[in-house]
Amino acid sequence: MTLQVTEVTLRFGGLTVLSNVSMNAAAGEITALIGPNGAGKSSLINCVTGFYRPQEGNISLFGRETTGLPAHRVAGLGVARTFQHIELFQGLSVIDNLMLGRHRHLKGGALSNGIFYGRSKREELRQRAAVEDIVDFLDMPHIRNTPVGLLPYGLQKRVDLGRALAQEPRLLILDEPMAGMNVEEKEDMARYILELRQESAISVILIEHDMGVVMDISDRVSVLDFGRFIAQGPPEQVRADPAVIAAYIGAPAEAVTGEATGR
Ligand SMILES: Nc1ncnc2c1ncn2[C@@H]1O[C@H](COP(=O)(O)OP(=O)(O)OP(=O)(O)O)[C@@H](O)[C@H]1O
Repeated sequence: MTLQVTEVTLRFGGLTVLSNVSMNAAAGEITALIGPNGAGKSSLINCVTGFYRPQEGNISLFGRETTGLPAHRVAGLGVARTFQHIELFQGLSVIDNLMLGRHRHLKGGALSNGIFYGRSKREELRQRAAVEDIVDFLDMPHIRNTPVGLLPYGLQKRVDLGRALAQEPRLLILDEPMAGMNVEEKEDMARYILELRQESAISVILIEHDMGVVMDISDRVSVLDFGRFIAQGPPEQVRADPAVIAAYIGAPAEAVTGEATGR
């Protein structure tokens, strides 16, 4: 099992944000994490990635207990994420942003690289080749040298996916990867996520408000509401769950049935 969350409770002062939640994400699958605004999705991800420490419960990644491990140690185990708000170096090119994403894979410090110049040159070429593969995979050769800040928003989200992939994660957490995208950009993003699952052993956790996309591409869906899981299972089962439909009352009916593409 890639991720196992067991009976996690998270409080901020008197506010209980997560209440005794348990969920799994299986290796090589796309697990969607959905729920109304404020349900606790980001908080749960912050617990998994080591940004928050839950007061109760356990978290394990790749079969290893990680509860309370700091964020950089969790990342070092092979967990990468994209953020709701893009966190890229706007003045740097696409390639350079992806190269920075690979820092975990760089061997040797500045001193040893200075002494062993040939070795460090070979190492850089190896890193560049890995980044070029990602640029090709995400159909970005034409923008490889463009400063990220000059790119339209949808392409910046794609670069952000590339930055996360450059870390060669075993678990990739995507926080609203399609927010603010048009239909065509969403279709492209969905295709990349599906291809990742087909072509690599990577596990994906997808937080996304677009129910059409979620129901289309996920293997399993977990639904949070007010800090509790109200349903977990395959998309077709979750979509028909009365508790899920009730939680989404106020949203358009098709938001749960999976026919909508807008938020
Ligand atoms: N650091 C914090 N301090 C205090 N309260 C917090 C903190 N982080 C999250 N919360 C609260 O936890 C609750 C859940 O928020 P969270 O961002 O996890 O929900 P969400 O499901 O990700 O929502 P959205 O879909 O809007 O991103 C909210 O009431 C939020 O105000």
